[in-house]
Amino acid sequence: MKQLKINECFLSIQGESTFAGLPCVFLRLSGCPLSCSWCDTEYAKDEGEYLSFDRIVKKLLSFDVDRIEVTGGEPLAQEPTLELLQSLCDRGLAVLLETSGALDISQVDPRVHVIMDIKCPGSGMTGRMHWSNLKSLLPHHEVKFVCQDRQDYEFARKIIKDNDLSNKVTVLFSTVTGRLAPKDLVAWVLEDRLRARFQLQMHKYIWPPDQRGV
Ligand SMILES: C[S@@+](CC[C@H](N)C(=O)[O-])C[C@H]1O[C@@H](n2cnc3c(N)ncnc32)[C@H](O)[C@@H]1O
Ligand SMILES: Nc1nc2[nH]cc(C(=O)O)c2c(=O)[nH]1
Ligand code: SF4
Ligand SMILES: [Mg+2]
Repeated sequence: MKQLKINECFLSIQGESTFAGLPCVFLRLSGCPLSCSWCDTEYAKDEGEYLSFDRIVKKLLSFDVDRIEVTGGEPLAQEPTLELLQSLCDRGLAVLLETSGALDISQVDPRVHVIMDIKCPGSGMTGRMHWSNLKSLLPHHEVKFVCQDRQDYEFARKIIKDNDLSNKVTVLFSTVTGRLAPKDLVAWVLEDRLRARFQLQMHKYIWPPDQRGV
């Protein structure tokens, strides 16, 4: 029986990406092989329970919302995730996948809206990037740079330029909450006339930033 280790499942508004502000059901998978210095979901590393696909799908559908984000933890670290994503697409749902960039995305169903981090130096995880993912990106995918300082920003700017990312996908810039002033990152993006979308984690402004399940 196919199963996945699940940390939490809840209804909220999407706080990030081009889908920000829209109702969305979140499925947070347990476990992550990375350890970003600023990770806000460390609780998802170990905590969780194994649920069958049937129970997961039943739970997701019970919210009666046709947009689902699969996140984590690192969702692609569990092999059955690929099949779950496909079956959610087959049901006609809009499926978003939030992934670190460290695992291969080439086998993800092309209907999925992949939102892929490119880990900047401040995360400590740049060396873990699966760089050939850049070749697997589709026009409806989004890449996200989460920056904690100027060094991270300059790294992101170089990756965007060297790979012509703004012409291929939506490029998102985000601050590490509490580590970089949003106005500084916005000023840099504007100064360089980058074709990128600035975002904040909206849910951390609506609810206390450390609240789970929102
Ligand atoms: C918790 S991760 C889960 C998905 C996947 N492991 C990843 O890193 O993309 C979801 C998103 O939250 C972002 N994130 C985690 N901690 C953050 C923080 N302290 N400030 C801003 N964004 C953060 C990550 O960079 C990622 O884009
Ligand atoms: N509301 C809300 N939006 C989100 N977008 C991405 C999230 C994540 O943790 O991956 C997230 C989250 O945890 N909550
Ligand atoms: S990859 Fe995602 S879940 Fe894993 S440590 Fe980094 S931010 Fe946290
Ligand atoms: Mg989050």
